[in-house]
Amino acid sequence: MRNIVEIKGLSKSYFNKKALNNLALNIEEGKVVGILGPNGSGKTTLIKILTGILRETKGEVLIDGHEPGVYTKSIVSYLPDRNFLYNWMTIQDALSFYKDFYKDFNEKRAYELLDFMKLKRDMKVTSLSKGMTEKLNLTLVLSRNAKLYILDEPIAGVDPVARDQILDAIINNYNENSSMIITTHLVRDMENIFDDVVFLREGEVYLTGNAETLREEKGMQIDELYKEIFGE
Ligand SMILES: Nc1ncnc2c1ncn2[C@@H]1O[C@H](COP(=O)(O)OP(=O)(O)OP(=O)(O)O)[C@@H](O)[C@H]1O
Repeated sequence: MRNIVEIKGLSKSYFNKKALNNLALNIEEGKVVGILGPNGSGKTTLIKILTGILRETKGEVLIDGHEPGVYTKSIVSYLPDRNFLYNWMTIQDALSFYKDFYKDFNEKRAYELLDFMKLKRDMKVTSLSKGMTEKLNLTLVLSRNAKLYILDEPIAGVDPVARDQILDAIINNYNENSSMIITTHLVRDMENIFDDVVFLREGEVYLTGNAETLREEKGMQIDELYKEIFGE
């Protein structure tokens, strides 16, 4: 199978702190991949390099055969780990903003997702709770017809009901022609949607593989394996 992401010898340092250390990773097209690791393991740094926000210190990163840049930004739909909307916006404004900005925005899908998330178009962005904001951000990100979706901690800080809704929205809107990278440390809630998992420890890939194969080989859930590796 073709790789949508190819990473070789990737290192990133912040001054003298090494956040990623000679990391190698391939991500196959059509897969949902969980990047798992505790705080400080390098997840966000890796995502920021993939999305072109940060430059690597060393190594090679290819997305659909291209280095992060104008082309890759046009095929990657990215959910950052914090809110990215302006305070003056209503939900409708946010949708229009996204539609103007991205050629691949599917307005029909966006309205269907809003209904599913029980969000109303005339709501002000500032009036939304944390969970509602996360649902809106995810609606926008999933409404693009992207080749690669990158979701950084999509369910952090939201209640269990919102969490389930967000997971359902991810599963229902995922199509086999695209790929998805999701970072999380809430492994138990998310493990069932992953095809493959990558355990990141101190900026290195500690273990990676097909989630089902790992469950069989290790005789435990990915969540239990996570606790064993990271001692949480
Ligand atoms: N701007 C920065 N300046 C200095 N050090 C940084 C910076 N950003 C991250 N780091 C360090 O790099 C390491 C990896 O951080 P990163 O944010 O990538 O981890 P993470 O796995 O996303 O963590 P979390 O789950 O807490 O978001 C950490 O040790 C962190 O302290």
